Order: sequence, then C-alpha cells, then structure tokens
Amino acid sequence: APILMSSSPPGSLSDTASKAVSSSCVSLRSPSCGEDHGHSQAFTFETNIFSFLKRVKDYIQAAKSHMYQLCLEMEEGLSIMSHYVDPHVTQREIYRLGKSTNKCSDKEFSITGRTHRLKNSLHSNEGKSRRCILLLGNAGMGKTTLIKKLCLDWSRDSFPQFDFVFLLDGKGLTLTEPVHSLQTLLLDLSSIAPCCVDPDEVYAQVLAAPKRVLLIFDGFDELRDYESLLQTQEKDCVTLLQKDSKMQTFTVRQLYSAILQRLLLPGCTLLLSSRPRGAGSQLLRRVDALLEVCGFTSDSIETYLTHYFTDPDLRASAFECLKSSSYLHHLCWNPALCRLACMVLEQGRSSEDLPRTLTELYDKNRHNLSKNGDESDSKDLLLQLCALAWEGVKANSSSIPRDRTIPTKVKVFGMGMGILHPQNLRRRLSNEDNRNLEKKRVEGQSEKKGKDINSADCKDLILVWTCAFLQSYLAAVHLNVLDRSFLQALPFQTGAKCRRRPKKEELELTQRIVVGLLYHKKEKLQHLHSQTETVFRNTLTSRQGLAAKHLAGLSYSNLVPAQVLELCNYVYEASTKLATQLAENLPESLRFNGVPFSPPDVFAMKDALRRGGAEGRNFCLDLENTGIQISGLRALMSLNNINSFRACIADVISLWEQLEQSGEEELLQGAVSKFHIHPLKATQVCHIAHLEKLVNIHMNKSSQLSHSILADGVPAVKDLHKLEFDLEESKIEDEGADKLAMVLDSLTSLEVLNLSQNCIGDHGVKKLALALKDLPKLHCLSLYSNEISDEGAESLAAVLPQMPSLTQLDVGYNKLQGVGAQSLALSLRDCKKVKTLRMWNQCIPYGVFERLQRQDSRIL
Ligand SMILES: Nc1ncnc2c1ncn2[C@@H]1O[C@H](COP(=O)(O)OP(=O)(O)OP(=O)(O)O)[C@@H](O)[C@H]1O
Repeated sequence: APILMSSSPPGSLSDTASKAVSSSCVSLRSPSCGEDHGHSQAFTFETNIFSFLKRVKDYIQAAKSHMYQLCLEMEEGLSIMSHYVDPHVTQREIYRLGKSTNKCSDKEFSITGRTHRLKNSLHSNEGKSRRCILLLGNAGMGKTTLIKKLCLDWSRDSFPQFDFVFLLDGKGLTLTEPVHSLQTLLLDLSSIAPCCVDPDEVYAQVLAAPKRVLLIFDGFDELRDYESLLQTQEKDCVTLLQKDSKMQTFTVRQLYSAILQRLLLPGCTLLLSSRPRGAGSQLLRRVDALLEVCGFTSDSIETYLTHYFTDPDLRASAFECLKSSSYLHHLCWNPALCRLACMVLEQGRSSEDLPRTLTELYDKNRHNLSKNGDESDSKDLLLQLCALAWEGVKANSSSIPRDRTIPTKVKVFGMGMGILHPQNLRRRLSNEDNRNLEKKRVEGQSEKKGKDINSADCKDLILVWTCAFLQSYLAAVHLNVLDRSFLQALPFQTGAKCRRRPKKEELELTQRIVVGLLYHKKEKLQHLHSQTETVFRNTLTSRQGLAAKHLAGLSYSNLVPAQVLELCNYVYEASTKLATQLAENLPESLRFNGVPFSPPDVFAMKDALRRGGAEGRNFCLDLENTGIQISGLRALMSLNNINSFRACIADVISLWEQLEQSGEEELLQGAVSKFHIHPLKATQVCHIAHLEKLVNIHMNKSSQLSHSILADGVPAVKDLHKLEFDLEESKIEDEGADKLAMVLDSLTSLEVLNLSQNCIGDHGVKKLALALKDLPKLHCLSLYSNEISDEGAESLAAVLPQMPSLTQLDVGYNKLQGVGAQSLALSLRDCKKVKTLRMWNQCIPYGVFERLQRQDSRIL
C-alpha cells in the first residue's frame, strides 16, 4: 500500500466530479437568460449532476465489486485471502553512470544493485509525487499477484486517492486492428473493467480528473518490451490522438505508446511491471520509483507452508522435509516454485525422494501430468505441447501467437493439464455474464475451459503458458527428446558480440533443464522417446559428451560475472562430473559486483566453490551490490577456501553481530580477517554511514560488537589505500566532509582520497584539513570542483607542509580567488615532495595565476 499512498492526496469522487462539471456549468448559464429561466435551468442542471454522479459512482462501485471477484483468485484453486504472503519488496535507485556528461547515451542510466534492503523504504520520499512506478521481478516472483492484491485492496476502498484503476495487459499488443480509442481501451480492454452502462459519462470523468486514475500495465515480459513502445510515434498519429482520443481508429500499440509517452492521460499514475532483463534506458529515464519484488524470505516460506498445509500432520512433515532438502528450500524463495514445492511435499514423499534440482522439481510434477488420460494419446499431445513451448522460448513469448493454428485436442489437453491458460483480451461482459460469473464462484465451479476456447469470442482469446518454468521445462523435454538441434541448448553459443547481452530468462532456464534432463531420471525421458532403449542410451551418452566438451572448451576469462554464475547453476543442475570440471576452471578472483544473487544462486555457487576447495583451490569473492542475503554471506563464509571477500559493509557488520551472538568464534574470525574494502568507492550517501560504523568498530567504539577478535581493530580499515566519493544524484557536502574527517585518522594506509565534485565548502574543508595531516601515506588528494573559497584554501595551505607524503593536490574548479591561490602557492614552497598542484578556476584574477605559475612550475 505505501507504494502509492504518498503519491497524491486523498480526495473523494464528489470533489472531482463537481470540478469536472463546473466548467460546463459556466457555459450552460447563458448571460442572456432571465432570472427565472436561469433558475429553472440551474435546477435541471443540478438534477443532471446528481444522476451523472450517481451513474459514475455506480460504475465505480460495479468496477470495485467486479475487480474484487476477479482478483480473489491467485491462480486456480488458490485464493489470495487464504494463501497470500507479503513478499519482500525493496526499492532500488536509478542513477546516471557518467555524471559529468550531458549526453543521454544508452548506457547513461542503469539499474544497479539494491541500495538498501529496507522493507519500509516505500515510506521514504514522503510528499514527492510518484507518477510512474516500475515494479521489477523475475518470472514467478509475484508481480501479477502483488498487482492483484493491490487491486483487491482498492476494491475494498484502501486507496481513496484513486477513483479509477485500470489494468492493461502486455498481451493486448497482439490485437493489431486499428479499431480502438482511449475510451474503449480503458473500458473494454482493461481486464478488470466491468460492463459499462454509459461509457461516455465515465470516460468524461476519467478525463476530467486523470490525477485520480491509476493505470497498471502488467504482462510485459521484459523491459525491452516497453522500450519499443517509447520509440517516437508518427507525428500525424500524435496529433490525431490529442485531438480526439475518442476516435476508434487506433491500434492498441499506438494507445499504449501514447500513454507511456505521457501524451494521453498525462496526469495519471502509472504502475508498470516487468522482468528486469533487456535494456530499459528510455523507460528508466521516465520512472520516478523503482521497486523490486524479491520473493520470499525464510519466514515467508514458513508462513506460506502454514497456509498451504491445513492438516497439522502434513504441515509438520512438510516442514521437516523442506529442512532436510536445502536446495528445495532455497528454491522456495521464488513464490511460484514455493507453490510447486508444496505440491510435491503434499504427496508425502520421503526425504530421499525429494527433488534435488530444478529439473527434478518439474520432473516430479510432470509425472503427475502424464498420468491422466490414455497413455499413448496423452504422450503425443504432451510432445506437441513441448514443441510449442520451445517455439515460444525461441521467440521470447509467453503466449501462443494468435495466428498459430493448433489442433483443438492439443489446446484442450494443455488447458486441462494446467499448462496453458486461456486469457480473454477483451472483456465485454454483460451484466448477465457478470451475474453468471458470480453464481459460478458461489457454487465453486470454474469455467469450462475446453468450451471457452472454441466459442464465438475465440478471436479475443489468447493461450498463455501458465508458468515460465513449466514452459521452459517442456521446451527442454522437446530439445532432449525430439530436436536434432540439441547444440542450441548449450549455453554461451552465440557469437562474441551477443555474448554480453543478457539472455532471455526462459532460454536460460531451458538450457539448465536440458542438461538436467540429460543426467537425471533418464527412464522418464525414455518413456517419451520412440527409439529403442539402446539407441536412446547412445544418444544420451553422446549428448553428455557434447555438453562436457563444450564446457571444457569455454574460455573462462572471457565470461562476464553473470555468465560465471549462470554456469554454476548450469552444472549444479547436471552432474558431479561437470561440476568438478567447472571447479577446476573457475577464475580465482570472482567479481560479482552488480550481479543479483538469489538464494539458489548462492547455493549453486557454494557448491562450485566447495568442489574447487576439494581440488585445492582458493577464491576471492566480490559480492558488492548483489543483494545477497546475510544468510547467503554466512553460507559462503563457512567455506574454508575463501581467501578474501567483500560485500555491503552494513551487511558484513550484521553478519559479525550474528556470529558474535551465536558464539561462532571461528566463523567470526574468518569473516573479520578475510573482509576487505579496498579500493572503496562510495556511490551512495549511506556508504558514508557504513564506513563510519566500520571505523567505530575498528576503534572499539561499537556497543554491539565487543569480541576479542576485534580488539586489534578491523584489518579492512587498516588496509584501505584508496577512497573515492562518487555519489550519484547526491553530494557529500560539508556535513559528509565533517563525518569523514572524524574517521580519517583511522585510515592509516590511505594513499588516494578523491572527493571531487562533492559540493564541499569552506566549513567542510577546514575539518578535513585538520584530519588530513594525520594520514602518513596520503599522496594524492583531489578536491576538484567543490565550493572551496579563500578561507578554505588558507586552511588547506596551513596543513600542506605537515603532509609528508603528498605528491598531488587538485583544488581546480573551486571558488578560491587571488588570496587563496597565493596562500597555497606560498605553502607549496615548504612542500618539496609535492609534484603537482592544480588550482585554476575563473575566479582567480587574470595575471595572478600566471605569475604564480611562473614562480613555481608545479602549479597547473
Ligand atoms: N505474495 C504471494 N503469496 C503467495 N503466493 C504467491 C505470491 N506471489 C506469487 N505467488 C505464487 O506464485 C505464482 C506466480 O506469481 P505471479 O504470476 O504473480 O508471478 P509474476 O512475477 O507475475 O511472473 P511472470 O513474470 O512469469 O508473469 C502465483 O500464481 C502464486 O501461486
């Protein structure tokens, strides 16, 4: 709820409705009208307003109850009311990469690691309007569910700031006919809009107060899907749209595009959901807040299980099983996989029989699928679906193209098995339909799907794969069983140029599962195969050989960190043999900075590192900006072949605190001595506070950590040679400089300090100057482009001779004038070691700088 709470002040429809009609009120009262006449006209008008208001209000009420019904169900058989668990949502920062340029290059904006893992970060920025919110999350992480919950809450009056909520689906783009207007888009295509008695009136109200409208775009698979909508439109189309948005001559694409470009309904609030892959620089430039659904924590998994298993015995055994199967437990971080794990646990399997990989998790599930119906018939239908699934993965599509003809039998089978789901893109439900829907719900019936897909409305129905994981699994079965182009299933196949581009999620999953299927439960695959047992086995063996050879031939030094992580997941899915091969080849220094780490990623990584350890290998890990959980850090630190590591300072401190509390001395010892922060580049304001906290521990000033292991200080602090403050969107200013000055004297190894472009003024530089003389090794100091004037320059000049190692000082582009420049130059005479002093700026009077430079050539 807080996502939207602060975005606009609460109001009521009556306020805005009266505002909406007030302009027409003026035009209705003609000045030529006589008194009496005017009175009676005003009377009719007021009656009109009342009925107008009533009709719009009725529509809103109907929309709410309709939405309530449609959003109650998370997926078939699971109700939000009973099964919803609050997912972990974090706020991320969007920032510019190159701050000194004005160019808007594609790379200028990037989504970087999580800035903070605060659950309530959504409360921040109170009062700042958030007109466009982007919700990111991988497949199955719960974006749609979160949106449904939000809609459900609106239907129960939890968002008084919005009179209207419309939900638009990315799949709507498959409707290509130019027959829509903004009005029909909102009132007919919004998947949660009810039937409307008087669309014109409702639409007028929407236009009159767009600030009270929330428009949600869901079902866009990747950021790049939005990106193509943001490309500029043809001029004519824009003019037409702005002139008359009621004309039914536009395509859904044109309308979506105009809304996203803020040409239509510019004042409304937009909530967009997407998977994080694909470039999104244009979109990110337009976004005010960026949220990420990070799935379930251990606690939420427990809550989910408690809701799922109502029988106490089953629940207890499910908890027990999950505890014993570490990887399965880690997979449950993804809500869709958590649900699947529960379905497997429901079968009351013994711990040994639980899935150990993603492939096995789906394998167990497929086994249920193929039980139904006539064996050979269902096998054939399943294989046809598998082929379709692979087509979709290749085309990066989570639905079956509308022009793709498929035998009805396959459709019905797919829907019956819960593999495909029919989605109606145009909801023109009559009141009668609504009543029927309600009746069915009350009676607990679900719609008869086989009939649905063949009904007259078929052209508006689209078949969607119910789950990305399942689609990938089926595609993998296809590649393994039928497809001759098995080679496509090997990772990192594409040419050097495409290599660095992030792979589509389904393709990555498919590749993992293909290799998983090669090694696990071969009998099950053979069941789908038409070859003889010997031929089948030979094919498998030769493919295993191909996979091993392919991995052996990879050039590990050319892989980007995300690919190294992908490989770890890949081999974990496959076999011990491949895993050992990987462990031998892993680079010693593993820099994952900026690569998101989920709990299963940590598990697979740990497995690979552990195997490396068995081969006598040691590793250095960089886990900054990976969003790794503290439990994940702890798991990796429990390995004894990690030489050094770095991660978010605040998280590492929390880990130390946990280890001290639990009395795990050995682990604490390792986590302290192996941690390093050099070179440190602070990019966010919170990093200053983190450093301060670390230095306080180093100085034994922390109340939380008092262990004897820390008595000699923190090696990471002692070994910091280079410190840079390159804050995005923000500056450290005098306040930050003040804080920094307090910790500087602990950084005894510091050689390079870069504080350029940080709005530091005289006050800040005075404090810094006092601390700088205590840094025995500092040889390079940059205060380039700050706000230091003569006073600050003088305080710097005063300490310069006391800085024994300084060789380079940069105070260029500040505000010092002749006096400051002269003091610095004078002081320079006593600093034999200094090689360069940069101090030019346009405030230094003409001639002064030149004279100083002539006197001392070190001045630049
Ligand atoms: N908060 C939640 N509480 C309980 N179950 C959840 C929650 N979020 C998701 N799920 C389960 O996971 C399934 C998948 O979630 P959802 O469809 O919302 O994911 P998504 O992020 O929209 O994925 P995709 O990108 O593939 O569309 C849901 O059908 C539901 O069973």
